[in-house]
Amino acid sequence: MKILTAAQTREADAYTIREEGISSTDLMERAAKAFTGWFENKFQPGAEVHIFCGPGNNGGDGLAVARLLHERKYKVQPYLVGDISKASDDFNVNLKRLPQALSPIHVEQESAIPEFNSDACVIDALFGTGLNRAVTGLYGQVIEKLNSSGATITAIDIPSGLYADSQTPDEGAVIRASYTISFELPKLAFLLPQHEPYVGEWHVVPIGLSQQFIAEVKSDLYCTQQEDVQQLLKPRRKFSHKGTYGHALLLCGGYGKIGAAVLAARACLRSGIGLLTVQVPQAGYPILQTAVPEAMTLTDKNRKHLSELPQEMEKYSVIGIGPGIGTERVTKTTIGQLLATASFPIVIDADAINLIASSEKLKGQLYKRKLIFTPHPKEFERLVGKVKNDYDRLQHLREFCLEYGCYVILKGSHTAVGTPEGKVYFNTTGNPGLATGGTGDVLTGIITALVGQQYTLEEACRIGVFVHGLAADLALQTIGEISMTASDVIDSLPSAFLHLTQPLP
Ligand SMILES: NC(=O)C1=CN([C@@H]2O[C@H](COP(=O)(O)OP(=O)(O)OC[C@H]3O[C@@H](n4cnc5c(N)ncnc54)[C@H](OP(=O)(O)O)[C@@H]3O)[C@@H](O)[C@H]2O)[C@@H](O)CC1
Ligand SMILES: Nc1ncnc2c1ncn2[C@@H]1O[C@H](COP(=O)(O)OP(=O)(O)O)[C@@H](O)[C@H]1O
Ligand SMILES: [K+]
Repeated sequence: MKILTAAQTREADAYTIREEGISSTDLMERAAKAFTGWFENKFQPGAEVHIFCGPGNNGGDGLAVARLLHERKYKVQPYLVGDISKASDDFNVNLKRLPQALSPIHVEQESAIPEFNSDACVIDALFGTGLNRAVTGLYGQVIEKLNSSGATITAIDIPSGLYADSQTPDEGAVIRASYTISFELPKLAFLLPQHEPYVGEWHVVPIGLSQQFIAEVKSDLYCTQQEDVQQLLKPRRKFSHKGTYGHALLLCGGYGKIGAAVLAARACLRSGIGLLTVQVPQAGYPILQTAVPEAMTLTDKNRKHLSELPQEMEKYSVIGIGPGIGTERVTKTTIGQLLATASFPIVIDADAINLIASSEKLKGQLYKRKLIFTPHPKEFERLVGKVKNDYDRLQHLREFCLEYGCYVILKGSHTAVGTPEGKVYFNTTGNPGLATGGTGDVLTGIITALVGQQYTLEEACRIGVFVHGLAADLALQTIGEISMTASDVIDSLPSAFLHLTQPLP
């Protein structure tokens, strides 16, 4: 699914109207019906619904929604906020269509807004994608009042005041919605952690925008969805054997963190790798052999740390390095040797990222290699320097991938996969149960397994983060967010792969 800018969304609206020969009022009606459909599933008829409409088409949506919810027996009160003498045509059409029983309140000062019952619903239809400056003055005061009202706010298309695809100015007021119902496609703003207080839980509802326009319009931003991953996953062939599915090497674990190697190894095996060798410091040998009998185990000459590469490096198809390895000088030297010799893809996580980030020499060895980095936001800042906000972080993500020709999996709630071509794929699975130690090690194991099976690096990144999040979503059903551990995510990997390869009817 592509992510469009606000300007592209307006073009998509206009294109659809032209190509389908419908009026913009018809498209607004579709949008209002789609919103109402979602609303009816969420809130019972009879509920008190206060709808705040601005002067543009977002306000027009609000008026159409007011009419539809009134027909469905909600207790609706529309509000017209500010100067509506220059309101859009479709706003005026829908104002005229309001049934007589719905008498709108004109809000010329914020004191015109009454106190709401504690179970009241507010629908925010002040501004949508036509927002063109920070919201201040009366509109700002209205937003602040609604935010502090205690009512449950549902935003139409986007929380008013929030810029859809660039940094919202600090001085602008922004609606804090519990739910945001967006038309046809999500907006970039929804995927960025800094907007969590505003966007709440978001959903996309289709309104029949031209699929041809969406397919042809240029955008480097995408959301990876289940259908995408199902199309990418390859079935195992009847006459295949373990050699068909790659031989992965994991260089993970250190004294006190052998568990990281165990987690990565188990996840790798549950993600379809043909053969797996894990090299751990000597202290890890009995642990690995007991905890992961399917993996072949090599030991480092060092008791506690990664200090050497194994013999016969050429037999591996992929390496995963980093979880639990620590930041000893000797480990840094070993990473330098790895970058100098390995010709196959490398998945670089955790302390391997930290060591590379701390050394210009190692950074200089990154060019023209097949590399996937899997940093969390702190590790990413060590690589690229301090970032100013989430948009700046995305910009750095693209620049880093372009400069080094590598892939970066920037982990978070909507993990972002950056590619050397400048594309960014946002993930749509996962939940806060993943916010616990070791789940990143699991991801390293999964990605390593997928690269080993000859998925392209881009495919491996997209499938890997999706499956990792899906496994956590499936674990959620029986374990919940609070008790979830990294091992639970591994235990749910089989269900996640089954879910994707044999979808339930
Ligand atoms: N196009 C279609 O067919 C469809 C569109 N749809 C819906 O329309 C929405 C987009 O509508 P839109 O383009 O009319 O813009 P919208 O967000 O309502 O705001 C524009 C108005 O706000 C004003 N204004 C802006 N910023 C301001 C500020 N900071 N402070 C104060 N005023 C400010 C601006 O005034 P001006 O800049 O002229 O002073 C103008 O009057 C979209 O999100 C979706 O909900 C759906 O129905 C599907 C079909
Ligand atoms: N709130 C959240 N929602 C969804 N996924 C999350 C959330 N918090 C963390 N994650 C995921 O959990 C993993 C954590 O990785 P990381 O921070 O490297 O953990 P560790 O180093 O302990 O293994 C990442 O894949 C990240 O995307
Ligand atoms: K809105």
